[in-house]
Amino acid sequence: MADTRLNSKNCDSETLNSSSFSHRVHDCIKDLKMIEPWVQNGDALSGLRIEDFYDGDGDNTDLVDSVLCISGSRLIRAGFKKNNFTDDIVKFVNAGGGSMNEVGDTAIFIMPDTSFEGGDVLRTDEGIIDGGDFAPLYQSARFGNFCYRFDNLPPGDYFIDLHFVEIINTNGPKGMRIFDVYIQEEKVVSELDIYSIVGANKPLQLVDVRVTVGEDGVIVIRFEGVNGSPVVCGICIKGAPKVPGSQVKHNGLVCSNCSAEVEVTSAQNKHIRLRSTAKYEKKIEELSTQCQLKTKECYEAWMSLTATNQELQKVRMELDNKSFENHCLDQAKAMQAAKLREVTSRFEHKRRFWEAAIDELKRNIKVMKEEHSQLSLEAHDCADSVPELNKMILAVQALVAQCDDLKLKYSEEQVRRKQLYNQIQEAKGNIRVFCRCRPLSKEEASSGYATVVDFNAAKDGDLGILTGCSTKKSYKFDRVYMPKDDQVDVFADASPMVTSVLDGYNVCIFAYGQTGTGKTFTMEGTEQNRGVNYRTLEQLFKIAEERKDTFAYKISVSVLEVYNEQIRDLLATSPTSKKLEIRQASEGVHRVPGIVEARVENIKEVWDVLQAGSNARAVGSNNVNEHSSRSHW
Ligand SMILES: Nc1ncnc2c1ncn2[C@@H]1O[C@H](COP(=O)(O)OP(=O)(O)OP(=O)(O)O)[C@@H](O)[C@H]1O
Repeated sequence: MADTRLNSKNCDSETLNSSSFSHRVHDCIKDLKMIEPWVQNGDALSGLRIEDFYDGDGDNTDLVDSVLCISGSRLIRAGFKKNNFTDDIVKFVNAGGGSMNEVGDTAIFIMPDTSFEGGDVLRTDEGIIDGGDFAPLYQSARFGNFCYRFDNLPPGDYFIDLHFVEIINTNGPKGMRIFDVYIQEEKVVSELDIYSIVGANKPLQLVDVRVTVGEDGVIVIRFEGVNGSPVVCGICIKGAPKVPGSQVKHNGLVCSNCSAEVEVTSAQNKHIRLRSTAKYEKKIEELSTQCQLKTKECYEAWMSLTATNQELQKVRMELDNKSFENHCLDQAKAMQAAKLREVTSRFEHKRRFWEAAIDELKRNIKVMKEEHSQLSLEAHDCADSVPELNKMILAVQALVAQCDDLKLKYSEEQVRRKQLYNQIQEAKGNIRVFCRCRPLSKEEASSGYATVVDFNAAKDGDLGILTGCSTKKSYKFDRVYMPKDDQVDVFADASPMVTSVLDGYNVCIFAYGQTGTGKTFTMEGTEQNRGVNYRTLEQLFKIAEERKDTFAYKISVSVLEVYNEQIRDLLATSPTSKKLEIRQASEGVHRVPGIVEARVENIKEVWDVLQAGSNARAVGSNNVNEHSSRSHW
C-alpha cells in the first residue's frame, strides 16, 4: 500500500474531502505550484511528480519527466514569485549578477554572485517573459565550466531551487545547450535543454530538490555540459522540514513547506493508484506496440543486413579479384613505366642529338644561303662576263692547241735531251773512277801518324803520294775527294747516273779499297749522314714520282754476297745448294739467274730489304776495322 503525502501550504485536509480527488488535488497543485508526492516504501506511485496529475498541461510532459532525476523535484515554467516564499530562504544567489533589494514587504534578499568556482558572466538587456517578481535575476547568468560550493551550513535538510533562462541561444534551435546538474554529486537534472522546454528569454525553475547537509556544512552544485556549456541564473537554498519516518502515515499527504498532513481516503488513494496504473499500462501498451514495430524493423533490418552481407561478401571477393588484378596491373604499370622512362631517356637523348643536328643544319643552311646569295651575285657577274669568257675560252683553246704542239715538241726535245744527256755521260766516261781520302782517325792521329797524300792538285783529279823521298808518286782520277768533302759532295757526282738509270741505262756504282779506308762509310754512311746508296735510292723514287704521269717504273732489289769466291743470295728465305752464277744475258747485260728480286715501292721498303740482306751476311770483324766485313755484298 502506497504511503503518499502531499505537502501543501494553503490546502488543508478539509478541502481535500470533496468528491473528485484528482480535481481537488489538481486545483491545490495549481494554486500552490508546489507539491511533493513520494512513496515511502517504493511502491507503485514511486517517482510520480505533480505534472502527473495535470490533465491538460504541457505537450512535453515526457520531456520534463526524462529531465528530472530526483523524486519531489519539479520544473516550473515561470519566474520566481515572492508570494511563494516568506521565510526559510537560507541563501539566494544571483548567478552572474549583483545583489537585489527586497521587494515590497517580503524580506527576500538576493545576494550578489558568490561561492562559484570557474565560469564566465553573461548578461542581457532583453526583456524576460514571465520573469516573476525578480525579472532582472534572469538577465544575468553564470556560464561555462563552473560549480558552486556553499560552506558553513548547519546540518539538516534543505531544498535547492535553480533558476534558468536561455539568454544566449535566443533563436534556438533545440539541443544547442544540454547539461546535467549534480547536487552533492547526485544527478538531479539530466540533459536539461532550457530552450526545448520554454524557449528563449523565458524562466525555468527547478524547485524542491531535497538535499541533506552533513556535519561538514557543505553543499556542492556542479554543472556539467553534455552539449554546449551549462548556464544558471540563480540558486536558492531553502530550509526544509525534516520528515521523520514516524510522522508518515498511510493514506496521507504532507505539505513540503508546512509539513501539514492531508488525510487521503483509501478510495482516493485507490483512485490515484488506478490513474497511475492506467497511465503506465497505457504507456506499457504503447511501448509494447513500439517494441513489436521495432522487432519487425529489426527483423527486416536483419534480413536486409544478411542480404547485404552476402552482397558484401560477393563485393569483397570481387574486390579481392580486383585488388589482385590491380596488383598485376601495378606491376605491369611499373614495368611499363620503367620502359617508358628508358624510352623517354633515349628519346630525350636523341631529341637533344637531333636538336643539335638541326641547329647545325640551320647554321649550315644559313651559311649556304649566304654562299648561295654570294654565288648568285657571282653567277650574275659570270653571266655578265659570258661574252668575255667565250673570248677567253677561244683564247684558252688556242693556247691548248699551242700547248699540245709544244708538248709534242717538248717530248721530241726530251728524247733528244736524254740522248744528249747520256751522250754527255758517256763522253764523261762510261767508267769513272773517283778517289776519296778519308781523314785520319782519332787512333791514327793519337798514334802520331801523318797523311802521305798530297792534295795540291786534287781539284784537277791529281793525287800525289809522298814517298819520303824528294819524288812523289802521282795518280790521275776523274775526281779526288779530300777529307773535308762530305757525303753531299760525293753524291753530287753520282746523282746524274740515277737519271740515266731511269732513262734505261745500266749503271753500276761500287767502292773499292783497302780495308778501313771508308768504302762502307761512303756507300752506306750512317743514319745521320747517309751515303751514296741511300741518296741514290731516294733520288730514284723521287724522279720516278715526278715522271709517274708519263712512265710506270717497277723497282726491285736483289742483294748478293761474294764470299770465299762464291755468290750467296742474301734475300733467299731458305738455304739452297744450287750455285748462283753471274751470266751475261746480252751485250752489256748481266744477270744472276735464280736470284730473288724483291719488289719495292718506296725507300723504306728498300731499306728493310737491305737490312734483311745485311743480317744474312757472313760477317766478321777483322782486326783493322770493327765495322769491316771480309765479304763483298
Ligand atoms: N770520309 C770519311 N770521313 C770520316 N770518317 C770516315 C770517312 N771514311 C771512313 N771513315 C771512317 O773510317 C772507318 C773505316 O771506314 P769503313 O768501315 O767505311 O771502311 P771499309 O773500307 O768499309 O772497311 P772494310 O773493307 O774493312 O769493310 C770508319 O770508322 C769510318 O767511319
